[in-house]
Amino acid sequence: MHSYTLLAPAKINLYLEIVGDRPDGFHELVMVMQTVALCDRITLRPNGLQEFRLFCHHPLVPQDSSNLAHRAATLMAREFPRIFANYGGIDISIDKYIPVAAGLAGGSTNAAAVLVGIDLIWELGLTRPELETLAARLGSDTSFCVTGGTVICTGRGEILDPIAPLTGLWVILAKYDHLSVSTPWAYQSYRQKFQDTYLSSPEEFHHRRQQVSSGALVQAIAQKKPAAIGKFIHNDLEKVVLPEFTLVAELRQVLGDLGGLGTMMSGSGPTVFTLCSSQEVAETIVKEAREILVAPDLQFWIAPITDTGIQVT
Ligand SMILES: C[C@](O)(CO)[C@H](O)COP(=O)(O)OP(=O)(O)OC[C@H]1O[C@@H](n2ccc(N)nc2=O)[C@H](O)[C@@H]1O
Ligand SMILES: Nc1ncnc2c1ncn2[C@@H]1O[C@H](COP(=O)(O)OP(=O)(O)OP(=O)(O)O)[C@@H](O)[C@H]1O
Repeated sequence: MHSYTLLAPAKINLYLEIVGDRPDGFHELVMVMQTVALCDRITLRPNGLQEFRLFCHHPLVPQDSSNLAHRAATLMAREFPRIFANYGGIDISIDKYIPVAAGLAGGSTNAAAVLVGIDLIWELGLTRPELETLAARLGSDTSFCVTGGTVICTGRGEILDPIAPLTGLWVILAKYDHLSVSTPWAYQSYRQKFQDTYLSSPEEFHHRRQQVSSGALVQAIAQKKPAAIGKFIHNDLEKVVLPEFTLVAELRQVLGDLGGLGTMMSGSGPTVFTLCSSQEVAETIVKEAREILVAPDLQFWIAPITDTGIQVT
């Protein structure tokens, strides 16, 4: 049996609109998700035991069965009990490069990589849609992470409509090390504040989804117009996160004022991203931002936008 090393990339939300409440307690969303080439490295080694073991040295990442990557492995064992009994367990090692609890789907992409990797090790031959369906049982962002690229994500986030890939752009990611935002808190706060604006029927959800699919951002992506893409990015969760986390609001303002194509918070934050036309532009903006915002724990990453999802190396 082979060992595999996989690269699991982060995501940003180019568009996130909260459309309404769902019977399952989650929110109905219309999003445009985008893969970014900032990757965690996941190594999977068959261990000959009847258990999964997880190794990760990051202080904020759990090493037990609550880790999303471990949960992904357990899900596979439950789905394929006989194959698990034959092939045995796996040691999962995670080298973390994606900031944790940052709105970049770090845990979700690790889980997606484990699904893809176990499919290979156990020679299951699962299709992409089968892997996406399994992934949806682990979280709302996980199905997207299996595939990656540029995708309209609706429902809870798990219904995927890939669109023309967005390539040639770069992104700055900026995050204060000491700040993290709880995703449930962000959605609950949004519900408390904006529930009266929610659409309520599946027909209304469908109509809104169609509008976004043919709307300004998706057209700008299809026509490869970077300035328009930057203009039409949007995130409803900013309305609750930015007033509460003033450092994030300030960071967003400073980065936005320094140029780039557009600046926005990713997901439930607190990472702020700026789309840039080139690596050089991104480097200049980061240099200037560092001069304005003198904070030892403010970190920047520069990475290309990519259409490559999980990679097996
Ligand atoms: C903010 C985003 O990252 C944007 O891509 C996602 O919507 C969140 O995705 P995720 O972290 O995979 O979220 P999950 O682990 O499925 O859910 C975490 C919590 O977020 C809230 N949640 C999430 C997704 C959704 N469509 N509606 C919600 O209300 C729920 O309170 C849920 O308990
Ligand atoms: N493999 C993992 N990598 C990172 N965090 C994990 C992992 N497994 C569990 N966690 C826990 O999940 C929480 C959220 O971390 P994660 O990095 O996935 O957040 P996020 O980027 O905000 O996710 P999303 O954008 O999907 O909402 C953290 O508090 C962390 O302890």
